[in-house]
Amino acid sequence: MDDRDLLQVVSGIIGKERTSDDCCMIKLGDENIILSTDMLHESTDFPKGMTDWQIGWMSAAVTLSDIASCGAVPLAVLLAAGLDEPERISGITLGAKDCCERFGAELAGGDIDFHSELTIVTTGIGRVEDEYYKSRRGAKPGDIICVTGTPGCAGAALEGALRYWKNLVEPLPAVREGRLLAVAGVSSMMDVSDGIALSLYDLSESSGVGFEIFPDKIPLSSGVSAELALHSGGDFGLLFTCGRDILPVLDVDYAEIGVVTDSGEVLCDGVPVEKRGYSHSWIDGS
Ligand SMILES: Nc1ncnc2c1ncn2[C@@H]1O[C@H](COP(=O)(O)OP(=O)(O)OP(=O)(O)O)[C@@H](O)[C@H]1O
Ligand SMILES: Cc1ncc(C[n+]2csc(CCOP(=O)(O)O)c2C)c(N)n1
Ligand SMILES: [Mg+2]
Ligand SMILES: [Mg+2]
Ligand SMILES: [Mg+2]
Repeated sequence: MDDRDLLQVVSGIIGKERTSDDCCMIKLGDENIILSTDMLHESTDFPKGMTDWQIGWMSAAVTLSDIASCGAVPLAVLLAAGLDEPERISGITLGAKDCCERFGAELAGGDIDFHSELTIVTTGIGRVEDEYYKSRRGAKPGDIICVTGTPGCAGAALEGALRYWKNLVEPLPAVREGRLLAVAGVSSMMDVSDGIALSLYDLSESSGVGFEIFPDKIPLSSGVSAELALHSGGDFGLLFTCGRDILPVLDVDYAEIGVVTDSGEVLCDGVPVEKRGYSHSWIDGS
């Protein structure tokens, strides 16, 4: 059993429309408030060798990434720290503050508690006009599907590729790109925090479409395999669909990796893509 299975339970209680996007959207007149929260903890999210500053940076970045994927402008981040050691709070707070400032947000609040394992929850708040709000729900057959960033680099670092260590521990949320893509009129968008494959399945389910991915078109950095690009997480690029008419989008680096189909399947070279990526699991029955 993994977190996606458990999300089905939540979805049965609060509604599918509340669990099928990167963020929650609340309408306020002709503007929208965008909210997202993420929990990270030492054993699964903070690889050995990260500094406390990097832990703070990563915690803010993962949440700013979700805000960016809706086409929103980030406003503020709240950080709740469950600390195993009290002296870690300064490095973590400085890292989160630097990340927020770099991407135009304010580290504006949070909470502090004791916890046996360092656990950080970040909550992001952003705003977006009606016309630019993007969700996982707008992909249409005939659109093309594209990805920004360098998929697989964070995964390569986890396997020991030291040149990609910064990609893993100081991820850069695509805040500028998300906004430019939203204004350009993409049809759907999400971040690829859990890897391209799982993200394609999420997008497929939310939009009720399928994808045909062309493996040769997946952008691979030197030494990064297609396996890592598809199935490892932590890269925080954006996956988006659009009509060809809006391309190119100026000042955004993206790669066209396939087409949207009406089949409901996620295929790569005609074969179903394995539904595997970064997820949290529980042993069945426990
Ligand atoms: N326990 C929960 N209760 C209510 N809503 C939840 C819960 N867990 C997740 N959600 C909502 O479900 C949606 C999908 O969550 P998910 O964690 O898969 O997205 P994400 O944050 O983009 O991914 P990641 O966790 O990889 O950052 C989000 O809108 C999220 O707010
Ligand atoms: C061991 C290890 N594997 C991967 C990563 C990269 N990473 C950081 S946050 C995140 C997804 C969002 O988390 P969540 O789904 O819990 O919200 C991922 C995949 C890491 N830092 N450490
Ligand atoms: Mg996301
Ligand atoms: Mg998230
Ligand atoms: Mg999440």
